[in-house]
Amino acid sequence: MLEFIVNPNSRCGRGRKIWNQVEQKLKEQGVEYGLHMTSAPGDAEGFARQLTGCRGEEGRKPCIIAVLGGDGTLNEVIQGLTLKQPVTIGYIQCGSGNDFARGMKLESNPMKMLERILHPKHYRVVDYGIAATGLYPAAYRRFAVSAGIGWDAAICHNLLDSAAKRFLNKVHMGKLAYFVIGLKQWALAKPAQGTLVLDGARKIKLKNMLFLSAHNLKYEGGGFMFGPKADPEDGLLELCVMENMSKLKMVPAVLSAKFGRHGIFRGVHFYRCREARVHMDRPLAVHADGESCGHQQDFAVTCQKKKLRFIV
Ligand SMILES: Nc1ncnc2c1ncn2[C@@H]1O[C@H](COP(=O)(O)OP(=O)(O)OP(=O)(O)O)[C@@H](O)[C@H]1O
Repeated sequence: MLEFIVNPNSRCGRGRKIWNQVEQKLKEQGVEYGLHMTSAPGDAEGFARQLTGCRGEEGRKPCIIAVLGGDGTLNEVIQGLTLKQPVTIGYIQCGSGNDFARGMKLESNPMKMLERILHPKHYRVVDYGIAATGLYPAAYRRFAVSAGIGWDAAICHNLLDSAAKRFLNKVHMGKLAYFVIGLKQWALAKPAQGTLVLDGARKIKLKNMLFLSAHNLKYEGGGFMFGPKADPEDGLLELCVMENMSKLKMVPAVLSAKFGRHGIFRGVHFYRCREARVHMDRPLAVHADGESCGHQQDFAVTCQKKKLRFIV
């Protein structure tokens, strides 16, 4: 059975428009499907948990979960999967950032992507990350794209309740929201001190760190290639750290990440690892796939190898 999880409010209502077209096509083709329409944050996670639970909803075992929404909705679905049975995910992008679809090079036309979901030919089995925050007990959040601490996470927190994002999405200028809020959070950003431990073995001092992001896929922030070598099939995360540089210098460094060229700036460091632990001298914003994980002093990421099967 094909089960759809749909966020009608993605990109200020674009989700509903695309769903209407998808539904029409499904009816025309006589496809049997289930529909789970979200009405609030957290719903998509609950639906995914129900659909993949031990007994499933009334014992049903879905073959394919098709997600229609943005990166936030997809993240909720991944967070909700019990992974007790094999599950295949089809994803129709309709968010404002779309970093998952960009990183996976998915078809951007919703109707063409629907065709692929209805008649799958190619699959990719990919890794996902887990972000752990706090200490005893830690809270866990899966991520498909990236998780981070510092400036990039502060932008995500701000975007989640931003009237500017809602307005700009309505006038089809959603990308500008990332720029405007990025600039505001840049002005507010204060460097912090901390330590980073890679795979339990290599200890690195973080001096005047502005942000650290851990990537399963290359892009975040609506197309910034902060993890240019991230590969979702290698069982590793690529970490990008910006530290020990003036805030003024941070501007060209971030802008050049659009082309994955930020590595040329002194103060930009990359690491590849299975697991990383960060301890900061004060709480900083933390995100996983753009979803808020609060403000934290302790933040850890691990990579779970080849666990999610996607239709591509
Ligand atoms: N029906 C709903 N109404 C309001 N918010 C919802 C609803 N369903 C899901 N959400 C929440 O909306 C947030 C954003 O949704 P989504 O990611 O689909 O779209 P977006 O923000 O436009 O795209 P992107 O994440 O790519 O920027 C998610 O964090 C999700 O928890």
